[in-house]
Amino acid sequence: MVVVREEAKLHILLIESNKQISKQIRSALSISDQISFNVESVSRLRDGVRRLQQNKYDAILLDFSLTDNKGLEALRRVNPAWAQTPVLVLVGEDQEAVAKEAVRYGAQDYLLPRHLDNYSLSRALHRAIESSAVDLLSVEKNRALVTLDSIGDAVLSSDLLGRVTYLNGAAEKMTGWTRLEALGQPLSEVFRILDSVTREIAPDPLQRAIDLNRAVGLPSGCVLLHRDGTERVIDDTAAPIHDSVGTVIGAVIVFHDMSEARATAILMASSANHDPLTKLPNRILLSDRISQAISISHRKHRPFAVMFLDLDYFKAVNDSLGHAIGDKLLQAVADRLLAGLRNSDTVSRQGGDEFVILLPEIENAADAASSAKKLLLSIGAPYNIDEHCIQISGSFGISLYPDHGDDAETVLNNADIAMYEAKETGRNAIRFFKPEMGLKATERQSLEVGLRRALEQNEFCLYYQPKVSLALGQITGAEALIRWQDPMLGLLLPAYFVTAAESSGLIVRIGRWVMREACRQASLWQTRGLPSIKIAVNVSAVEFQDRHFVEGVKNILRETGLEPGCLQLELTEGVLMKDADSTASVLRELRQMGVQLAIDDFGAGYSSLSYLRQFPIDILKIDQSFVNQIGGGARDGILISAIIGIGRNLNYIVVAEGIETIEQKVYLQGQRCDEGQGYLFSHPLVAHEFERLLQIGIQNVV
Ligand SMILES: Nc1nc2c(ncn2[C@@H]2O[C@H](COP(=O)(O)O[C@H]3[C@@H](O)[C@H](n4cnc5c(=O)[nH]c(N)nc54)O[C@@H]3COP(=O)(O)O)[C@@H](O)[C@H]2O)c(=O)[nH]1
Repeated sequence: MVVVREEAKLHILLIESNKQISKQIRSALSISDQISFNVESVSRLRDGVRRLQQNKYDAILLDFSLTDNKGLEALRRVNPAWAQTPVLVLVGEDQEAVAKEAVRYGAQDYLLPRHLDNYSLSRALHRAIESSAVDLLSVEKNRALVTLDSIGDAVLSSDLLGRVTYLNGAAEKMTGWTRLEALGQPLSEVFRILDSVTREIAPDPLQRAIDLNRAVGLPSGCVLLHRDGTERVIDDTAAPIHDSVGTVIGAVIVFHDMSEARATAILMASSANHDPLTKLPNRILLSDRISQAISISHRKHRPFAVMFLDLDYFKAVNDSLGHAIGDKLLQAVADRLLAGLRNSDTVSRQGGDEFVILLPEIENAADAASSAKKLLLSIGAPYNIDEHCIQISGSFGISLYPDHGDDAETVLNNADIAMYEAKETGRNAIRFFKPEMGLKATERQSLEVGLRRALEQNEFCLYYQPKVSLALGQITGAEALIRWQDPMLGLLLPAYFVTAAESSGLIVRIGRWVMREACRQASLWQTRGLPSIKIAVNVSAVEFQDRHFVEGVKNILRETGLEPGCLQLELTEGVLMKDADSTASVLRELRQMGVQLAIDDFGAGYSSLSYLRQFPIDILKIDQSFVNQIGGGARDGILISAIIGIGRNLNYIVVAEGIETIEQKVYLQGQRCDEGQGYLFSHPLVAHEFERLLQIGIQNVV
């Protein structure tokens, strides 16, 4: 209940055009009983408006003849301050109906001429001011409640006895108590907070705010217990509530749910240290763990191992089956690695298909070797990913602290170098770091730099070695063989650089160059009217597995104008065996284009003719090691004869490689081998020499 202060002087604005009435009112209000009135009067509405803009009044007495109902409403809208100042309209005795209408349009009350005595006037003004103040308070309260219910923060208040006096919608949600249930309940029941670490009840912030008579915060890491038992991390501020004379009568607490923000903060901290795909520690966290392992190793005088693992031919999986499958494979490998190690070990992903494993609790090198062997076995078992059954191996490089480095970076680097060695010596292998490997790594790096430069500076060239029909002695084709004309080292053979080109991935660009150049040259020979021959190009596994390989072949044929039937691609058995399903489909695509396909170095690898039958092969090139055996003794040609026989039965064109002697050639002719290639006929030649050979043909030896 709002009470108009008795001793107060109330400021009244009188807007009255009738001087008589104005005088009557002023004199009626000048009689001061308990309340005194200070009346300012104006006779015109616009003067009244001006006064209202300048001063604040407790009430307005308004001659209704100066306005009308709508005018009254408009006046109140023009100045919002008026909306809070009660207006009493002054009307004639016969205007009561109009006056009631004015009340509907916002006047607080109306006065008839007979009400203009001291008693009636002051009573009417008193009532109007009081009820306007009550209205105002209720509007304010309503506004506050609506606001409190629509904000995201939870608000809860209690009295001095610690009983709940209010909670808003957000507080209802966070505590699980409805307002009706909570009002009057002990605060400790409704607002239950624990220290998240000690799990002890946290001090009541409202009581503290009351005791200290100031705003207080909650200790960090507090959790609010919901009625259903769930917990929320909260952050809050409590403040005392005072009455009109400043006495503390309770406290209010404002709190909000920090769980999401906390989870985000944890996630951000974790993602800075973890690989998003496998959730394994990343290189930052690994380096931290290696540093820790170094301290422990010092204290305990014990070594530790860092093992660098690179998956073999992972790129092929990615390229042939797509990145989504590749990602799943990496996740599955990560799971197997974790399953095969102790909790104290760290498995981290460095990126791509590289993992690093830290074994901090080993006694010696043999412990690390046996862990690596176990992991190789585990990751080598088949994976069923979507509809694919995938098999993969890995190459491990191991370095030991302190033998192979005295800081985190060196130990890690040396494990990487050892891993390279494992790759070079056949993959699916384990190698411990040796100091001489460091030298090799440096050489490899400079070789890679050289290869990049060679590509840019056009230092590669092609040599051509003829393939000859053993029956007719005619040149049927040429194998394009790459050479590197290094400005410092001279002419370099592929054995010097192809492996490095493969492991660095540069072979894809180099292979593309070889194919374009070989096709361009063959097409040129054709346009010059030279005998039509097939051009054979070697394709390495890395090139073949590139997802753009077929498209690249197509483009080159289109660019150079060479008939697809004039191009032969030589692939080793190893390339074909990698992923039989996708290999077969790529080969079919090439075959449909009209390109011929040859198995190179047959016999040097898996040598499974029945397996190879699933591929659309045209040519079988027998490895030179079989040809070498011809002429040594009675049984020496048996193997090659068998291969030729089977190849012929499967309708392959059989080519023998590395023919160096007449004897070998004669033997192969006797076995009805279709074609031969070797120094006996010609060494690989540069383009213009080969062109000459094409013109004159192979002499004497055939
Ligand atoms: N991915 C690519 N690989 C290529 C490319 N060019 C070559 N190569 C690969 O390098 C291997 C070695 O090639 P190279 O040193 O050129 O040796 C070839 C011949 O010179 C050699 N040869 C030929 N006849 C004889 C012989 O009578 N005796 C003998 N000792 N060697 C001989 O054999 C090599 C050709 O063999 P093949 O390819 O199996 O037909 C080479 O094997 C390729 O794999 C390239 O552009 N890309």
